[in-house]
Amino acid sequence: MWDPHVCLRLWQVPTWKEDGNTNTQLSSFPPTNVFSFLHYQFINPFHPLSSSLSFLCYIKYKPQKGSLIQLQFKFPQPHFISSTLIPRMAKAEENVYTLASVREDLIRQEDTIVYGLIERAKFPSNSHTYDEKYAQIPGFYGSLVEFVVKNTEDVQAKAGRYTNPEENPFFPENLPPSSVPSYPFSQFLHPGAASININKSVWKMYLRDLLPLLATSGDDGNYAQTAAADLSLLQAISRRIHYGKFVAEVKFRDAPQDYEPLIRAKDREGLMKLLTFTSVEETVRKRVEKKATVFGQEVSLDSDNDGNGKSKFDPTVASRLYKNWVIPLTKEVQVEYLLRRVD
Ligand SMILES: C=C(O[C@@H]1C=C(C(=O)O)C=C[C@H]1O)C(=O)O
Repeated sequence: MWDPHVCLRLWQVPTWKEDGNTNTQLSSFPPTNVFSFLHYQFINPFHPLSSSLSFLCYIKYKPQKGSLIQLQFKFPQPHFISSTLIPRMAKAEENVYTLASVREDLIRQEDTIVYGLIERAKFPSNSHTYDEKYAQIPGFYGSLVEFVVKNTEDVQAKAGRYTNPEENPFFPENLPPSSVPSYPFSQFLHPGAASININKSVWKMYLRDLLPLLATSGDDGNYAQTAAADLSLLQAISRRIHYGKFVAEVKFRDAPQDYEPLIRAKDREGLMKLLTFTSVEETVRKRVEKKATVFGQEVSLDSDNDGNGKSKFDPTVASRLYKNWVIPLTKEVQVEYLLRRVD
């Protein structure tokens, strides 16, 4: 059933609020023998992009790419919305995601995280960055890092960042919708994926556990630059952890017969066991530490002095970050995703 030929995405469908519910009224689809409406689906009403609701409409037959379809709404006044059909990614394209390819992507993401660690380690702890009482920004209650992250996410949401299913905001509440033309990102994930966002745990872990390991104590006054480094690193870690959705989908497709009974039984422990590959985790930790050692070393043109024993940060912080938090949280995302997979 979940394999329509095309989908029609409408962002900002007109809605109204009643009794705390968001409503919309679709009065008709154009009577045509080409388009046959299968069902529509709210995509994550809590999603930051939905200042109003969004729809995915599935069309049964294969209309021409780019055909125009009109939907009629009764609210706020009778009117039509037109949209061109966006073809779903072709099957061949969807299969770009394999266990090997998602693992390759995770390996590339390690580079971004290690560079992020190096950039943040450039600054001392700069505790004022995290102090709600310090910032005192008119019209904003919160720390400087919150201010930078919230406002950057606001701008990036308008620029379309969160229309990519690989991206998850830290402050999804009240984010504006994208203002740019939409891109037909692959519909590889099950729609339940959109409701998974564990950035609250990522944020807590970052401030409470990672920063004390990474930053030397001290204050150099570069609070805005520190917050900017935090933002890049937080986004890289979040992206990596939420990539677990893609890993889980690939694993499910490779062995639905193994996953389905556990999902139906809501057996978290069983799922965790099934999706875990301890030898892969071991390799990941070792490789990350090696990358941290190599990327963090001083480089000089005099090859005798290369490395010089000096490092921009302690490389074991990178492997500890992965062992204690990144890998466990990625697996948590996988379990959460799988539990929604057969809804
Ligand atoms: C991501 C995967 O799932 C699990 C999590 C891993 C990780 O976060 O690096 C590694 C192996 C698995 O235990 C995977 O199988 O590649």
